[in-house]
Amino acid sequence: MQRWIRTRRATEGRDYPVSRRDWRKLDESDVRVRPGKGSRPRSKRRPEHSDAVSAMVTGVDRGRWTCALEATHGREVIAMRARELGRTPIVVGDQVDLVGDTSGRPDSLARIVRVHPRTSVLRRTADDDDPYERVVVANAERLLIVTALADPPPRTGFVDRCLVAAYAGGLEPVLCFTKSDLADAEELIARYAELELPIEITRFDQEPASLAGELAGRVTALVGHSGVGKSTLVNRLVPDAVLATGEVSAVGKGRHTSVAAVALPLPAGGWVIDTPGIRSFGLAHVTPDDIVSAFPEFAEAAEECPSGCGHLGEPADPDCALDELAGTGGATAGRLTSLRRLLASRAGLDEHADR
Ligand SMILES: Nc1nc2c(ncn2[C@@H]2O[C@H](COP(=O)(O)OP(=O)(O)OP(=O)(O)O)[C@@H](O)[C@H]2O)c(=O)[nH]1
Ligand SMILES: [Zn+2]
Repeated sequence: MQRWIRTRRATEGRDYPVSRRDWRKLDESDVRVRPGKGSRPRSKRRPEHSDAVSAMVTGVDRGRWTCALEATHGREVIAMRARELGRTPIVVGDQVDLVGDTSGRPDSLARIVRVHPRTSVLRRTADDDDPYERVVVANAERLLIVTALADPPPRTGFVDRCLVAAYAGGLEPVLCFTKSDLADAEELIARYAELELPIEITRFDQEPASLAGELAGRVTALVGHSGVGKSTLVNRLVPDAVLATGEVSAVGKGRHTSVAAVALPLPAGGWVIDTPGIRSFGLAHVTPDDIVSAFPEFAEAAEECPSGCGHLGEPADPDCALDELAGTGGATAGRLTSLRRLLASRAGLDEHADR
């Protein structure tokens, strides 16, 4: 497919990750179909589909993809995967091109004929020993990591693993501490201060206005352990969530909920992508350098490290170059401590590797 279709973004040769909003500005005229050259015979098996329309995948269920048409934010169309795509994985958040019956009428079925290159990927391995990784959500700009301040107590091990998955996949992490009516947030805020990321505090008896502002106009994936109040939050942010998702998501119905992610449109624009099935994050696919590259001040220094350095410092990596950089103390030293906590979390070395 890549040989035939070039998007404007691809031809600009921009660096990963690309802002999702740039992507949303594209319309059909941006998808250029390269004219066939005499030397390259056109294949009947690769139709160009110049009449295709753009959509975002909002749900997946047994070989059928629910897609929201770009042109009419909201109109949902059920689609199958065109034969020519073979077994190309298509997940929630993927930008796709559709042909066929895109009316969205009951019993209509469109065909997904193209999947655009992804700007971010939320990946997980079922377990740290499991070599098989899967993309759970594509193209989310942000990962909202939801954890309760009490009942259940914060699981910092889980939060750290989510942070690793975000940094490794090109998503900007945002922390959301719920149930602030039950406990103080100061200690937890302090633990993550050096990471310099947005932190939202919520409680169910107050409007999550600040959080809603943070999410508006963006595509945000949500992860959180059972009981942290994620469903409560989603229902607040997307008042008609149940209506919009029907039986596919059944937000927060516990263990039997489908593991698939589902994208819900926010009233102020943008999407939240709930991931009801994710209760853990295997990180077998993440390398130490994936994590370090999310910390610009350390990424360059890490190139001086011995090959295979895990950047953990003494005793595992005594020759790690990052120690020298942070040796002067101050903010850099604090950031290195945070970075190393994440590296340890990936390596399964943290005390509470609480998944
Ligand atoms: N005190 C307090 N309780 C809350 C708050 N938010 C949610 N809860 C309660 O916490 C429990 C779990 O909330 P849910 O929204 O179902 O949590 P969840 O994370 O979706 O959990 P699952 O449904 O298991 O996925 C419910 O009894 C809620 O009423 C809050 O801000 N404060
Ligand atoms: Zn190192």
